[in-house]
Amino acid sequence: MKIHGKHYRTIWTRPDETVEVIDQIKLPHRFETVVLKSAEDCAETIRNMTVRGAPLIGATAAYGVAFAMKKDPSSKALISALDLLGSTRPTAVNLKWALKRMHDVLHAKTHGERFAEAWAEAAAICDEDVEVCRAIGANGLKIFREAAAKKQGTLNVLTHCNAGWLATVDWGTALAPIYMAYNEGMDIHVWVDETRPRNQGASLTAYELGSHGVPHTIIADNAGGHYMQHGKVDLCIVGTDRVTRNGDVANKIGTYLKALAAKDNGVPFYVALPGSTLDMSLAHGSDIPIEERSSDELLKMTGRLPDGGLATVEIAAPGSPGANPAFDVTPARLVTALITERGVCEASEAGLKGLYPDR
Ligand SMILES: CSC[C@@H](O)[C@@H](O)C(=O)COP(=O)(O)O
Repeated sequence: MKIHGKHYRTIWTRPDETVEVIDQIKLPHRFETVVLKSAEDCAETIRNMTVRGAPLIGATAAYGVAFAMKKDPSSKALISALDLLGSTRPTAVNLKWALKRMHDVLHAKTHGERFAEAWAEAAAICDEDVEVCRAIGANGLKIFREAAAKKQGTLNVLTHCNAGWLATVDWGTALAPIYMAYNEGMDIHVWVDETRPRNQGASLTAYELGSHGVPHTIIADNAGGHYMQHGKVDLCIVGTDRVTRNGDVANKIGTYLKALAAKDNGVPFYVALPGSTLDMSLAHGSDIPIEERSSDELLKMTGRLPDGGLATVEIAAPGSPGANPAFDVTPARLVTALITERGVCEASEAGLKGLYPDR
């Protein structure tokens, strides 16, 4: 997508065989990039959320494996890189998916072949992610068109967290249909949940939509139900970090509450995902490991000062402890449909098997 008129992916290679990523901790205040040169760089970048979003975490980890193979192409080094990168964030299954794919390609290769093969495979993961997200967008667009045809005026869409191009390599998952609808001239407006505690909605989704010109309004996380009750939300669409065999959906904390409010108000609730987010090995969402992050993310906030500088301030009662689960699970029964690169299906084992008989 474009920033200041220039097309960017979220991750790209440089001629000196390093990798550059957009620093998502600095957004929306500053557009800066970070150069990654090692598996350790990639692991830290994922852990501290310089890059985040399920598909982008997987893509970054793939380059981490490639860096490890450049330094030491032994099988021992391969296993230790997979362990290092695999331990960074537990919930998004795209990380495990990408690391397994790297392992499957590399384990039978000679030491001399490993770096080149790893670099090419990481690039393939990135290129495929772009096409997969484009296909998710096209499949979601059909749903948006149907919804728009049923009403007069603006189509109001609510989204939670950031499942846009910043969370993927390009396009995004939940935001891809929004971009496509906007690009074809649809009268569309997006309610952007701020997404406490890290504010991925207010910081990243709003930044993306604003850069592209898509009309949007940031709302407090607690406001979505109110707008649904007042007929101001035509559909919800979110991304996901892991979908289990029965169609349960892990996504950013607060997604579940939006799905409950949507059900109560008869608002369709869609989840957009690439096949790399599917975990058919788990029967239920309750089996998904939920990342617990530092309570500092909840008890402090970083923002822009009037002079443009950044400052972190404490916002809670001094001494009060905080708890910070980063994701929750939305049961399949609250999901209207899953939107994938292969089409749209019911959030159920039968629905998923219909689209992914190979999984
Ligand atoms: C296409 S991204 C889908 C999800 O990864 C996204 O909704 C999300 O929850 C991101 O969480 P984050 O903690 O910012 O990595």
